[in-house]
Amino acid sequence: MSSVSFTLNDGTIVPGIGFGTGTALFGKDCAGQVKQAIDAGFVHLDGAQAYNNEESLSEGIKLSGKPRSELFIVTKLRPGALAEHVKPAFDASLKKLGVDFVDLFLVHCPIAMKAGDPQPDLPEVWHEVEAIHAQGLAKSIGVSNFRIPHLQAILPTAKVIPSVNQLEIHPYVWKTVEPIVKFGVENGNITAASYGGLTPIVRAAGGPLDPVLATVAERLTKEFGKPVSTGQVLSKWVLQKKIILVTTSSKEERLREYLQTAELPDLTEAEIAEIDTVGAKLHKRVFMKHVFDDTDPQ
Ligand SMILES: NC(=O)C1=CN([C@@H]2O[C@H](COP(=O)(O)OP(=O)(O)OC[C@H]3O[C@@H](n4cnc5c(N)ncnc54)[C@H](O)[C@@H]3O)[C@@H](O)[C@H]2O)C=CC1
Ligand SMILES: O=CCc1c[nH]c2ccccc12
Repeated sequence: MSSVSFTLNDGTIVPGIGFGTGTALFGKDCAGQVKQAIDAGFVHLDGAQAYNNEESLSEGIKLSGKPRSELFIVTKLRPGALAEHVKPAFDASLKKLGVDFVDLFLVHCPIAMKAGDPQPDLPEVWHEVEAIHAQGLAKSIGVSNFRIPHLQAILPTAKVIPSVNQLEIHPYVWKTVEPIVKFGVENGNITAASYGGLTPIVRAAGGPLDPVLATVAERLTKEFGKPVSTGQVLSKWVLQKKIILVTTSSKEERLREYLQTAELPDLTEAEIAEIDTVGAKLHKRVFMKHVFDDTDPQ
């Protein structure tokens, strides 16, 4: 089990490293991989209506034999859903997931995926999500891919402040995402969650961070007495910023490596600062470009 956890603004304790069922598992039967992740020690499972695999997420949980009470199950409202869609879509998720509540329900995306589609009214959507929370059907509620204006749209009328904002977070977007994370912390202690955290080694290898990550991994390897990978350095970078890490893998060895991150010695402040500074030399966003690219530097 991941030994790192975070306390949300509603008092809920979240296992700090989550297993995701999107990206590579999008639209696929994820039962076997969910079981493998739970067997490896994951208890935080990140799903979404858009991933079109909530039934198999449920199947994986059943196969694992892990009691519901030991799991932290997340799902997300499908992008583009309007206020009137929230409750029926949420009820469908509960049914597919085979549970009577989720631990965290996120609004996946603040705007429609395609230009020309009707735009959700964010305060109205949020009120519907709050109603689900009030009924105890989602223990915590939050958002994903919300920039500052999207948070500003819902906060004035919110009865419940979002507990989480799940965002693409790694050093190659940190310069543009840090203000959103900071705004969340300062406006209701909204905890950030990172997806795409391994981008510098998985999707942007050859970038300016490569030698920095290698040097830090080498230092940690010596201190830890066992091999520490550059992926673990990135995961540690996320967790030390008090950000939840959502990652994924089909490989059992990598799953164990992710969870082991929590036990590694800390990066020094100087190492974190160097990763921030060198990371700022390259801008590489992979996901949700339609929400973010209008403000990002090129
Ligand atoms: N809210 C949102 O809009 C989004 C949420 N997500 C969530 O986050 C989860 C994780 O997303 P990712 O971005 O895929 O996570 P990630 O950036 O941690 O990448 C995971 C991938 O990296 C590979 N990998 C790990 N170490 C490696 C190494 N040393 N060399 C080569 N490959 C390596 C893994 O096998 C896996 O395919 C998703 O499954 C989903 O649940 C993902 C994207 C958007
Ligand atoms: O959650 C992010 C990744 C993702 C994969 N497929 C879809 C479909 C719609 C929104 C997001 C995603």
